[in-house]
Amino acid sequence: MGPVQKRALVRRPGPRLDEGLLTHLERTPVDVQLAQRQWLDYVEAMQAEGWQVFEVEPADDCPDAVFVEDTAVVYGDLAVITRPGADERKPETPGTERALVEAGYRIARIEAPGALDGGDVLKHDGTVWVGLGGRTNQAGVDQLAAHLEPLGARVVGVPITKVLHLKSAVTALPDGTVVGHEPLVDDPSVYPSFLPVPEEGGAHVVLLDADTVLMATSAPRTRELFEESGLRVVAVDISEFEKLEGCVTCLSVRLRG
Ligand SMILES: NC(=O)NCCC[C@H](N)C(=O)O
Repeated sequence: MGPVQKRALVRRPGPRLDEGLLTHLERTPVDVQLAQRQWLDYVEAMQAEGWQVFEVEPADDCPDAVFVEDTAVVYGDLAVITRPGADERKPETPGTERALVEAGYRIARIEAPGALDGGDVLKHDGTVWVGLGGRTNQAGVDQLAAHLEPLGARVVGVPITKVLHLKSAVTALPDGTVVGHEPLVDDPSVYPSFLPVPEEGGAHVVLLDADTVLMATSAPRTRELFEESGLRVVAVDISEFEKLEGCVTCLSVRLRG
């Protein structure tokens, strides 16, 4: 077997980024130029770790388009194009679909009345947890299950009330340990193995390889905790995206295979 291919989709932030949707945070001014630099640093950090990064065509009329993860869920050779829960974000999906066709994926789609955001979907080792109650509804979960179960996945709906997306509350380390900042996690007992982390931003990791995670510089204490446990950490400053309820996970769609 050759090396695992590491490819990722990203989407450049547009000029209207500062108009992005807010649900749980108060609006504070976003420095769009700084955001553009932070986005380039994020892309460079992935490239430096051996990822090939592809750009989805810009969607400059959509302020939240940079959060490209919300527009698709990939599993095996299938890409499920989402139907974002916020109407403002629905026009973001056709560009992502074109990029995933180009990347060689089979395409399925979440259809009305289903709604689902990729940020609600946490995958690990055949289990797919889906946050329910924010941007994603039960019909969205059922449709995702119908698409992924034939591929061997087990899809589990997880009610969320405290955060925008499931992955705003929890993500998984390479060994499957689910990490979350407890005040924002509705029910840690859902996960077979749960590790509380001391900072909100510490709950968000992107797996770069079997022992490396990408995370935000906003969670230095969690970074130490991870490093003490033997993980390698790559940290990037994404302050301008955090002001819009974004995190490291939502800035890319990772394609492995
Ligand atoms: N997956 C994610 O965490 N996406 C962040 C989306 C933030 C954006 N302002 C939104 O409300 O849709």
